[in-house]
Amino acid sequence: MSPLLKTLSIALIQLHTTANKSSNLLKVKQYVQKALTEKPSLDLVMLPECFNSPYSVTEFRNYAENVPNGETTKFLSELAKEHKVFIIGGSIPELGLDNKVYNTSLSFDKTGKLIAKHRKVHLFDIDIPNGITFKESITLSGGEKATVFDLDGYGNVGLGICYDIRFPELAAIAARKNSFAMFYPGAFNTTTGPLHWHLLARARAIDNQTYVVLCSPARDLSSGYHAYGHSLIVDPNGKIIVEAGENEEIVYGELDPSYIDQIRSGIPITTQRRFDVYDDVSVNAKVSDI
Ligand SMILES: O=C(O)CCC(=O)C(=O)O
Repeated sequence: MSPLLKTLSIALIQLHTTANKSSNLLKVKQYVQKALTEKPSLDLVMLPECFNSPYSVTEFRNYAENVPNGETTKFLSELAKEHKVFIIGGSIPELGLDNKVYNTSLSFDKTGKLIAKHRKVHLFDIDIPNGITFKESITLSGGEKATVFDLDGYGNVGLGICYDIRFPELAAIAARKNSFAMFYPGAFNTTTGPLHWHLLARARAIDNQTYVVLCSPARDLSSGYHAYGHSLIVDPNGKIIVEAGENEEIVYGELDPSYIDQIRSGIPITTQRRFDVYDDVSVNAKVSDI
């Protein structure tokens, strides 16, 4: 039986972020209202990576907040409660009790309860000649756990942030723990986006025969970091079912349980795994309990 218990209607909110946190939060509120006006039956909205701050190693600490007592946690919780909708809250810079800064994603149920907290595990440290150099580890610390959680009434989902998608283990752990989808808030760029964004999303979907959902900021060529855009949903057969362009946009999609069953019965890799030959990565995984 499909790990997704009933159809989940979702919206991905691809928006510009600015240096002004209050106006970023106001924009999120307006877009969530717009999504629910356009589609009142919506179950879940998803936001992009770093939706309340610039995506910049020199700025993360300046914008970092405590979780769960910071402004943005409270804001998202109230928004979820007001609209009775799940929120996969992109990511924000979090100031930990250890005084380290993390790139952290918070998810809320329809009552506004915080149901998951994922700290980006794999930091985005790359150096492509004539392409892009970025080193999150200058100011960020990496999380220590995979994240799998229950969307009450629908089943389990997994979550990673952006560069985490390059490491198939997190999605495999989530799938072994009976998840029907993997959510990745992500801000790829104009160098690696065209090369790998779609391929990675489709690969993780095919590996696990689950839905894969990516939500990016809109592209802003006047900012210091040029996000790729192209928020998308991939189905369990690896097909992109909906995709945004580069500008501000909401895209909608339905995650259908019967389609997971259909794909898994046609190509039954989900039951053909040979854990007698290789280990099940989920067995000893450290999984977040918030
Ligand atoms: O993996 C990539 O190419 C981009 C990753 C990224 O932008 C991020 O982790 O924020």
